[in-house]
Amino acid sequence: MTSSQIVSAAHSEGESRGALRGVVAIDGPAAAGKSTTARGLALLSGAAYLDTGAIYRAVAWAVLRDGLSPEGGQVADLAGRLDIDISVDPSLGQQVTVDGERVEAQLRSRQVSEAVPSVASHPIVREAVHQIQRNVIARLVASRGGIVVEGRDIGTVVAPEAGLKVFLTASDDERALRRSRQEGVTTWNGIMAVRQALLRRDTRDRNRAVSPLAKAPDAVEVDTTSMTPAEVVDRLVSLADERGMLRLAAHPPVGPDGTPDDGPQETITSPATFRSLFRGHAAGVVVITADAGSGPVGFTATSLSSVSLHPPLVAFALSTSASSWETVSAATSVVVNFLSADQHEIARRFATSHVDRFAAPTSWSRLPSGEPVLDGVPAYLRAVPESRFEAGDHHLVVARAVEARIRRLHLPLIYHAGSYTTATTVL
Ligand SMILES: Nc1ncnc2c1ncn2[C@@H]1O[C@H](COP(=O)(O)OP(=O)(O)O)[C@@H](O)[C@H]1O
Ligand SMILES: Nc1ccn([C@H]2C[C@H](O)[C@@H](COP(=O)(O)OP(=O)(O)O)O2)c(=O)n1
Repeated sequence: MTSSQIVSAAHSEGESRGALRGVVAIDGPAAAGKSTTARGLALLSGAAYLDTGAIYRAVAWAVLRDGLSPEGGQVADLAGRLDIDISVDPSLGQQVTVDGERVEAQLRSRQVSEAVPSVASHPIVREAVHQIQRNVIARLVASRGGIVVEGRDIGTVVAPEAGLKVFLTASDDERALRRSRQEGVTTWNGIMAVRQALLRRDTRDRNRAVSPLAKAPDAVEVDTTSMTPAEVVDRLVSLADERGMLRLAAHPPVGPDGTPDDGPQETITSPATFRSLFRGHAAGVVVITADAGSGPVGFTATSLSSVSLHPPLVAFALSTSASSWETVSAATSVVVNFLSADQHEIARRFATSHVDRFAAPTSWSRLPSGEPVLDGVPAYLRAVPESRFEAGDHHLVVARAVEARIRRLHLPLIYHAGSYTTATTVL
């Protein structure tokens, strides 16, 4: 297993940095809310997110695939040979591959859950997985600024230098109920069986010889029994902020003239402050396409806004230096392609200069009225530009909506804190 494989899926290094600086380690027993909280915090702060339990689960899945005994010595040999890949982008949902096979849907099966504590207690397996985790953490802190890592031994063994360590707990009953709800178990006997399995796994995790589940002495314990997921994330945001780990875009530590952020209201004098302000403002992402007779053009925009309902008007802005401007300034109509959360590659492509944005893998077609439209977008709007203004270093276009098509419900692609993300029900 190599760390480069782990980070390869769905996350390219060198991507812009989020608001979190450093490592947040979240440990705790099963169903305390570690994944939910870690993912929520990472989404909110533009950080990467590593679910270390999924790596142990992936090893356990391979052990079962090969018909090995989870307790047997062959497990250590197998772990060294496995090719495991896990996504670290919180906006994408989990993607895990083992030897090229996508397995995330199988990682929470009863069999894997039963096998994983034994697999995770092999010292050689842990050593291999620890090394991978440390490499991933170092690389993501370098490229993205921050990472939220959750597991059982992150604050104690994997990242003892983490800037914030949290030990999440919840009562046994609450955890049993949460896991039951998650697994769709509704009967009393079923819930009792889930509770028993969960406590059995906790006991094994706490009592194993090598890096057992334990609270680091300097970890903050957060009992989530009566907290909503949003409250837990809020609490972690406060803890990270208290430790100076958050560069909250909307609240730069000092203004352009050195005034503290809780000082008097400031006049914006620096582009950095202006940019910083808008890094903290979440915006939906669209691709605007047009053709004025010389071929299709398109660009990614976060500036789309609905301006008027009667008549239906939208507005968007385009840089004066944009290659698409010539076409957009001459086009009699444009198409606003709304993007869903999984279409961040399209957003990136239509924001990249000097490439043929319409060449493969872009898939597109033309509306009966002739405008280019991207295939697979969940919704689009055809609009006729009515006014074009010069506005500083941008052109502002106001266009009348003439035709809309909603193909499917979707989670929107959102740009926030320099990263693509999406709306989540967690928060
Ligand atoms: N604070 C909370 N209140 C209610 N349910 C929660 C809370 N946090 C998480 N959950 C739910 O409990 C289940 C287990 O949470 P999860 O984050 O997977 O826990 P862990 O990663 O610690 O095993 C999930 O279905 C999740 O939606
Ligand atoms: N850092 C870690 C993470 C998980 N493990 C082990 C212990 C757990 O029983 C399994 C599965 O972890 P996972 O976080 O997926 O489990 P839960 O979601 O809490 O049920 O892996 C570990 O030993 N060390």
